Amino acid sequence: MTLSLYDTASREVRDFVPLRPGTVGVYLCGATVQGVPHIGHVRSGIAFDVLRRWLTHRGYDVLFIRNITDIDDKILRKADEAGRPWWEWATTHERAFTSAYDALNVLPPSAEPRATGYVTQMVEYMERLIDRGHAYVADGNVYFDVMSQPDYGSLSGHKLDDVHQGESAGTGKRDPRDFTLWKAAKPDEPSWPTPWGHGRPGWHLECSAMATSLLGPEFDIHCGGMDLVFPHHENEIAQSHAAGDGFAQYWLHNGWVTMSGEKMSKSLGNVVSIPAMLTKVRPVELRYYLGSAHYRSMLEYSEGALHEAAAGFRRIESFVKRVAERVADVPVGDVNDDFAAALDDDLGVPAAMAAVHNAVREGNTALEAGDAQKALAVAASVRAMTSILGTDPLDEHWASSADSDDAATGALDVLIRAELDRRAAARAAKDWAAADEVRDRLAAAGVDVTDTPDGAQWALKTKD
Ligand SMILES: Nc1ncnc2c1ncn2[C@@H]1O[C@H](COP(=O)(O)OP(=O)(O)OP(=O)(O)O)[C@@H](O)[C@H]1O
Ligand SMILES: [Zn+2]
Repeated sequence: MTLSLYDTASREVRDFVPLRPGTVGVYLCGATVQGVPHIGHVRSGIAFDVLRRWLTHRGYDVLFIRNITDIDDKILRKADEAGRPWWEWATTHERAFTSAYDALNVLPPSAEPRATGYVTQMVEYMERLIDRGHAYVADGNVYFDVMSQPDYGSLSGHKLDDVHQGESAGTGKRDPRDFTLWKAAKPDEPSWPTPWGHGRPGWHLECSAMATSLLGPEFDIHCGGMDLVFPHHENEIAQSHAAGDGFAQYWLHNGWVTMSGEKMSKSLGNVVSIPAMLTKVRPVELRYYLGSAHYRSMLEYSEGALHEAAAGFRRIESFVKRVAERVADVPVGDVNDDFAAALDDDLGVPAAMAAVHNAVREGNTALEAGDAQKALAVAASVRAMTSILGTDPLDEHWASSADSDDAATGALDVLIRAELDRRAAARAAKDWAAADEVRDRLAAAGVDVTDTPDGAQWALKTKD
């Protein structure tokens, strides 16, 4: 079977045919490093880590680029509020993203370009756009002339009359639908020299410049969260096509992690950070949970679903470990046909996971019936399948998640739950003062309490 992928641009599932046989170039829009990562950010990383692992399994040499946006309004504002240099703010949060990806076994990209490292390429890009009549300069800003690009709107389906870029008006913009390629310098803001004066990059231009610098003017797959379809990816396409580049051949978009149906996002404030999650479950269990839905579906966060997923993972883990203890070391074997068919069908992870669980059931039956060789073969296959999903229970990556941390977290959970029970009893008795006292004391000790439909939940406060 061949791999087929849902391409947002053509709105259909298409057989995947790489531009150059045997190699695949993938570009994923990475983080704007303005704060600590939340589970939504990492879901995007995980979804396309599975794509990468599957392509590699299928024999392709995959070049996987995930960028870092290290200059942006939010980074400047937050660094300023904290009284810290913007570059320190960006670097600190870049490290937080790197450790979150590492903790969850997201493979490091082939390259991780930072926007500030590609200013020369951005200037060249703008020169090409200006020369070809698609961009103009006004007061040191450079804008893209949307009406000059006949296929504008093709990715998102936006009609030209409905285009709102969601950016400030900008001095000298000829048409409100035009978008900013480059922002003129403001006093006290970082800036870089260009032929049109000092300034700093616009977000959309960065990604076109980084993607084409590393993967060439035409490459295979461009990925990102579905929030990026418009305007970010629409504008990347406009710039790139206007510059004469073929750009991405397939556009893949992941659904969100949501809370009460809304996108988990820093600006809405409904975020769960990775360290907070790792006080509840092990990293491999969190990875299993975040990778469990189809990449295009929404994943509504709930603590109940998280624990259910963790229990699902433990069923796989306990089978593989029992075989390792009772029979022999379990090698990494090969995936079974159901699993392969599921992933070939637009990365159908839920069906692929069902194939894993069917295999586990079959393996457990074999083990109980004393058929050690069959159990061993099934366990080897389970290792192969889970390693594509990044959750092989015997992957040495997980060996480092120290047991002592688990024990400490477990002990803390018992103590905090006792406090939360006291608070629940006080609330039931309408003794609000006593209930608030518990909450305040936990807050002072660095513990956040959130009331959810599953009851009160706790997490250690994270710095932001
Ligand atoms: N809740 C979410 N669920 C799934 N993917 C997400 C979520 N939030 C962000 N992403 C994806 O993570 C990647 C990096 O996102 P980016 O740094 O631009 O964050 P963002 O969308 O501005 O969110 P926030 O405001 O919370 O930081 C993008 O591909 C984005 O689409
Ligand atoms: Zn991007």
